[in-house]
Amino acid sequence: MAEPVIEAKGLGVKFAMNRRRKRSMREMFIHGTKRDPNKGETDFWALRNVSFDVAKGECVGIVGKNGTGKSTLLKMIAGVLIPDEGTVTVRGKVAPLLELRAGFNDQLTGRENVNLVGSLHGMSPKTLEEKFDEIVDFAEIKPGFIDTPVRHYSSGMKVRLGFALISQLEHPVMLVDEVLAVGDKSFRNKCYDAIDRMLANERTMVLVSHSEGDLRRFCNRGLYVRQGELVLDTDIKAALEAYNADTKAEIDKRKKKDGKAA
Ligand SMILES: Nc1ncnc2c1ncn2[C@@H]1O[C@H](COP(=O)(O)OP(=O)(O)OP(=O)(O)O)[C@@H](O)[C@H]1O
Repeated sequence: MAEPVIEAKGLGVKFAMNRRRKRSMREMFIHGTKRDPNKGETDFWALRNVSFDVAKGECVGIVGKNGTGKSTLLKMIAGVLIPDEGTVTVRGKVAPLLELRAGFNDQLTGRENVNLVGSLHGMSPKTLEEKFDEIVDFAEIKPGFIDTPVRHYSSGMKVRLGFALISQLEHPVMLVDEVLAVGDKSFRNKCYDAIDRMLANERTMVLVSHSEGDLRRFCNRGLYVRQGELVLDTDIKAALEAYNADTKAEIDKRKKKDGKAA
């Protein structure tokens, strides 16, 4: 049997709730500048004990409430976040469409970003030159804007350019986080066609989305993540049904509580 393209074993990651909190001079004097006296007390596991395999050509949707660890899981697969427990093996290069903007730098122009991010993902100068007009066309960026710093772009423009660039990569694994929700309707249709083409090409995709339509359209499998735990690994229909049933139960419970309080 072929080896899985993505293999996650006992993945876990914890964060510190107060990571940004500044320490007082007194704390630094008592504990030194290196050791954080709050460490341990405020760490929480954003994800834990997550194991699954993804085979070549599968499209897996990750479903779950806000803040349950979906994006965190995608970041670990992408290799931008190192797990505190377990391992994730990805066989093949990854085209990541995470956090909406493909890692663009606001101070650089659209052209500079396309060239920089494209080359960071392994596109040669020749490929970038050949594909450049196609990328700008796909993203529907008006000619003057491509030489303007992306801080002046609308959020939709940034996402469109990011998608146009990353979708040119021929990497075997695609990670997509909520990108489809941002574009307008006509752009979304273009993205659907682009993703269909990529999936027809035996690529593997992991998609995080709150859109049931998008998940049902592309995914054959669903992982349901609840409070940092992988509670179901099944077909996408069953994963969505379980998630919807939990959501309904939660809403009913809240209504009942509100009714009692009134
Ligand atoms: N860098 C970080 N530092 C501290 N906490 C973090 C960090 N990144 C994520 N978290 C926390 O980890 C948990 C999971 O976040 P994550 O973004 O993975 O959720 P999500 O399921 O993708 O949510 P959403 O549907 O809202 O996008 C949340 O409680 C979040 O606040």
